[in-house]
Amino acid sequence: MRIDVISIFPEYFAPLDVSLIGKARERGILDVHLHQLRDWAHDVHRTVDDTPYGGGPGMVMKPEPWGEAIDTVLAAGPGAQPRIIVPTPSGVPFTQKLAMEYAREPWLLFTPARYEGIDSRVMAEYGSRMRVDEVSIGDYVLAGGEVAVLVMVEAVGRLLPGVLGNAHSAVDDSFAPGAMENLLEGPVHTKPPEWRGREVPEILLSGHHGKIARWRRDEALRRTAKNRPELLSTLDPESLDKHDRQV
Ligand SMILES: N#Cc1c(-c2ccc3ccn(Cc4ccc(CN5CCOCC5)cc4)c3c2)n[nH]c1N
Repeated sequence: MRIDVISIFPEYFAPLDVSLIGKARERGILDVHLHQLRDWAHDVHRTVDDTPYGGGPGMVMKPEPWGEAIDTVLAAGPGAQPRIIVPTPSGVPFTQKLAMEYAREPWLLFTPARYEGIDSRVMAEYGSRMRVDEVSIGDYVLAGGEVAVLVMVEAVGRLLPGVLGNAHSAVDDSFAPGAMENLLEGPVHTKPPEWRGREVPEILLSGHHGKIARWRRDEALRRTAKNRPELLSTLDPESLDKHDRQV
């Protein structure tokens, strides 16, 4: 997968050199290209913003630098068309389902903005000939889109074949389709068996895989009921057995 990111703060993406994503880049699973938007702002101050038409707070990002930058990236890309992803507080929710959809794309182009966002004519221009998604990572307000891109690249990157070790499969994630779909993970434990007088639940040391799986599902149901009760209504009633209903 190729990923291009256009931003006035490309240094924000240094975290993409480390850990999971960094290793995926070293192994050629991910090919990340960062671009400084100001390289396409040709005035002496390399201006990328201006006052909003119609008034209102803040500044709006000018269309010309974005248009030139996106055209350059498209021309230098691997051919075909990328999926353009625009982080914005006004976007559709970024979900595990959307991450899985993006993980199947050969080329993603992220356009994290600053100020009040990008002149809306830019995405109208590209939306006429390729997929442009306005996406939000949550119901809170950030100062720009860079952090959202880091979130999405990590959520998508970990789903790519070969990125997660064999020991862990994204199939077991919360919100991934399957038996534990839309249930939160329960508690996890490791050695030592006792720590500050707190013992690991006996069942986990029993070696009885069926009972362990039952215990884990019970704990997942309890945690979901406590922290995200609204998710319980999304569970397929068929997937809940008599025991589940007693938890
Ligand atoms: N993904 C994601 C995000 C973002 C996000 C993503 C991209 C950009 C680019 C600029 N910003 C700052 C910004 C803040 C608020 C507003 C709305 N304005 C309306 C008029 O009154 C003032 C406020 C606009 C722009 C961004 C924020 N925030 N939260 C998410 N989940």
